[in-house]
Amino acid sequence: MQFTKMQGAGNDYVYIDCFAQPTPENIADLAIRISDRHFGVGGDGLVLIQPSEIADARMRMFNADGSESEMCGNAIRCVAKYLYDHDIRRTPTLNIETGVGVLKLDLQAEGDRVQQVTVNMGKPILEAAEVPTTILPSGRVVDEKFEIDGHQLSVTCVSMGNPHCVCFVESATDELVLGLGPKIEVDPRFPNRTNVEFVEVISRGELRQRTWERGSGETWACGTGASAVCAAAVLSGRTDRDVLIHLLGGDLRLRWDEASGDMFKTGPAVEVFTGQWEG
Ligand SMILES: N[C@@H](CCC[C@H](N)C(=O)O)C(=O)O
Repeated sequence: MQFTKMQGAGNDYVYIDCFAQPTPENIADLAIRISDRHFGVGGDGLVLIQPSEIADARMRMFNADGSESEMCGNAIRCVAKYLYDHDIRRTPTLNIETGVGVLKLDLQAEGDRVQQVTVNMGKPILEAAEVPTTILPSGRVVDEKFEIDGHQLSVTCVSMGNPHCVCFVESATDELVLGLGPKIEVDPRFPNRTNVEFVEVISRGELRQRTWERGSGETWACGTGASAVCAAAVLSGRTDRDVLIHLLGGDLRLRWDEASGDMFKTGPAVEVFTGQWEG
């Protein structure tokens, strides 16, 4: 099976082109084996690029533990680049089907290769009834007190189709990200588990984010996470609607449009190498 390794702001996945070959079987097991950084290709998970009946292509995304997520904000930019660069769909605007519906992407190419992609990530979901958390039975979970392991956090819960728990902190230390992140991920107050963002505010237009991802551990960037962070920062009055977010693997630009309520995310997409999986 042919694969392509791609990364967006350092969030790296193994991509399988299912236009050119059949969709693999036992995908959860394949995701675990192929993502292994010692015995596999290595990556934060596995992404399938499939034909779609309602869009230019369909994306399915599996975490490194084999669980499937509804959406991946960094992977979808890479899928768009793959479709364009590999001549599957060579148009500057693409529609891609995901677990949260069809999303629209604008591609910025230099020469014949896409460098940056803007994604309309849709509307952040904020009402507790629709966000998978039991912290509040109704209303919005914005800066709610959250006690865990002797730490007092204040958390904002946002769904971008997948769940995020955003914690604004003085300093996003290893103790918080690697120590508390995995505990918050599986805390019973998040019935579907959760992705966890630790965020430092630099100014009203600039943030620094580290993410503990559901099913993959700490990653170098999370695009749905950055979208949730922008929504949480605006809702809690910490920033304006247009922010630059610094992540471990690069920067993402987020804009939460006031008129439409849609979240727009711009960032890089890079092809790293291709290979043949024998496993
Ligand atoms: N890195 C991703 C999110 C991947 C899925 C996530 N771990 C989940 O289980 O929801 C992104 O860029 O959005």
